[in-house]
Amino acid sequence: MIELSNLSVVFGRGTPLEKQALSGLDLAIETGSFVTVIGSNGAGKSTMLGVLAGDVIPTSGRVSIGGRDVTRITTAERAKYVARVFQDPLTGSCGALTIQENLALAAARGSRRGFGLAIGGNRRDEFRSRVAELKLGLENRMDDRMDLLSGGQRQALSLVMATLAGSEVLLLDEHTAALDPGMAEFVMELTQSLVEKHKLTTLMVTHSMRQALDYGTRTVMLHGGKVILDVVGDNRKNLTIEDLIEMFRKARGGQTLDDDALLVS
Ligand SMILES: Nc1ncnc2c1ncn2[C@@H]1O[C@H](COP(=O)(O)OP(=O)(O)OP(=O)(O)O)[C@@H](O)[C@H]1O
Repeated sequence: MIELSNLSVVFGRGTPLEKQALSGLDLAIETGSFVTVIGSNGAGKSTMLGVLAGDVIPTSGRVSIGGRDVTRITTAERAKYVARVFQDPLTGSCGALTIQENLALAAARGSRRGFGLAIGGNRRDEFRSRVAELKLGLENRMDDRMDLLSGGQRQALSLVMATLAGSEVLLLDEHTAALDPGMAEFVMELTQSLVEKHKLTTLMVTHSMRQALDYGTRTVMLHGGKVILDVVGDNRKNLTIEDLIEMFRKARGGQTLDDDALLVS
């Protein structure tokens, strides 16, 4: 279980640029569930993922993962529980290192075992076979630098990397938004299969309402740094994008969604 309790985040406190990004956000997520997260620009989605990953320390509130209070533990320590894939394919991997080296770094994440141990020995074969499962032919390019690859190839590898250190939680921050539609679909199918195979508790931020309803088991909508909609089970099964827009409107007391805030496709 992941529990975010009464979380508040204020950036630039006491300055003219002070911004309250989260405002007493509460969210409890069952272990193994796949939650899609939507909301307009500035709703607090990335900040919420940042708090879970340890990149953002909340101003107040509590974060627990599997019963452990992780509110104050560092990103590095938290890395053994939480993996994150970003929108920009360049963010999650190092372009100057080879595929093999990137995988070794990912496998050593959050562990006291060194990079050297991960890069040598029998993990090489394991990495190669994990990359071969992508069916992109990258297993024959293990010594190629990462920056020679396309955005989609890098994002597919980032997902494999996210599963190498045994993290229980996967955070996806618009991880298909920068890809062409074909590659985005490939990466989403890969996401689905890795989440199932590794039984990951997953939060996926997306601007696509279609994606939010097609994947996962629960959809939450954020607005003003809080959860304003939470749909799961039978209520979600037959939900259309139009229903979601109407639910947003009602939750906001009649306020409509900006046309460009969320993609209806
Ligand atoms: N490091 C920061 N310093 C100051 N303000 C920030 C910082 N990070 C986020 N914010 C502000 O906090 C608010 C919430 O931002 P956040 O990125 O969490 O929203 P979001 O829902 O992910 O938006 P988007 O869909 O546009 O990515 C925004 O007003 C943003 O400008």
